[in-house]
Amino acid sequence: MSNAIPAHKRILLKLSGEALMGDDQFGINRATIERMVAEIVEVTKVGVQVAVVIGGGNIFRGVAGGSVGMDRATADYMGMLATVMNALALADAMDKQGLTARVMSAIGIEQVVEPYVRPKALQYLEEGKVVVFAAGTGNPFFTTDTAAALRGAEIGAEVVLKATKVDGVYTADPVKNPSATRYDKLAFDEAISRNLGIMDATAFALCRDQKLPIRVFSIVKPGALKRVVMGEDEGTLVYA
Ligand SMILES: Nc1ncnc2c1ncn2[C@@H]1O[C@H](COP(=O)(O)OP(=O)(O)O)[C@@H](O)[C@H]1O
Ligand SMILES: O=c1ccn([C@@H]2O[C@H](COP(=O)(O)OP(=O)(O)O)[C@@H](O)[C@H]2O)c(=O)[nH]1
Repeated sequence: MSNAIPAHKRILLKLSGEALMGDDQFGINRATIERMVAEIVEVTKVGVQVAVVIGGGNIFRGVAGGSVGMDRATADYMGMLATVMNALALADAMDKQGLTARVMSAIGIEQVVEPYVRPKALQYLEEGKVVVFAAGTGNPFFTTDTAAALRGAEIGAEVVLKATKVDGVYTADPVKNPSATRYDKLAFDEAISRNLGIMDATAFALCRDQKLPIRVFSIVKPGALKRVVMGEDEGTLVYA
């Protein structure tokens, strides 16, 4: 373990499903997932306990199914199953890089992964294992961002780290509006009232009420996760 002291002891890292695609159009890009895991390894080396919530948008999104006429709740269950696939791929990549990973699912699927049991998750974290939370909140009409807020609060994480394709929260979606500018930090109330689309309002509201800060940072930028964990200036802090 290095001598540097991290800014956080326990983190909840939210990885979007799309982040796993890399430059592919769909699915899981091997090189991308390996690079992400290598960054997680660096963070565990300084003694930080890491829990991950993984998205599913690279495989299936409930809203997309809903928009083509599928029952929305059914489509959302498909989306949750997509996150289980990503969680398995992520845990496999973690094992290959020497981490011990445990996948816990919010929906019962015992032959595949163990169910989410809070005390068990806490035990794994204390033991230095990386816990990957799959199947979101286990409920349709929610997102994995909300699952990140929920699990982050449950496990007593000091911060939710949202790793995404953009390097922070902008005044408007920077993909659609190139003149948008990035915030260094902003309050939850402002993020909600300005309808800044980086996370859904349910996730923001839960973190606000629990006084659980969120840091939004780039998944594409090498070393950004380590910098965030070491308390260096990176991305945007959303605070209560
Ligand atoms: N105000 C904003 N600031 C930053 N990003 C924003 C904002 N509004 C919308 N976005 C979009 O939110 C996305 C980040 O969310 P993420 O969960 O990683 O993606 P998705 O929900 O598409 O999987 C970015 O790709 C960005 O285009
Ligand atoms: O608690 C949850 C979390 C996820 N989902 C479904 O799973 C899909 C994938 O999750 P998300 O879109 O949050 O993934 P990401 O954007 O991070 O890739 C969502 O579209 C929903 O259909 C859900 O129904 N309930």
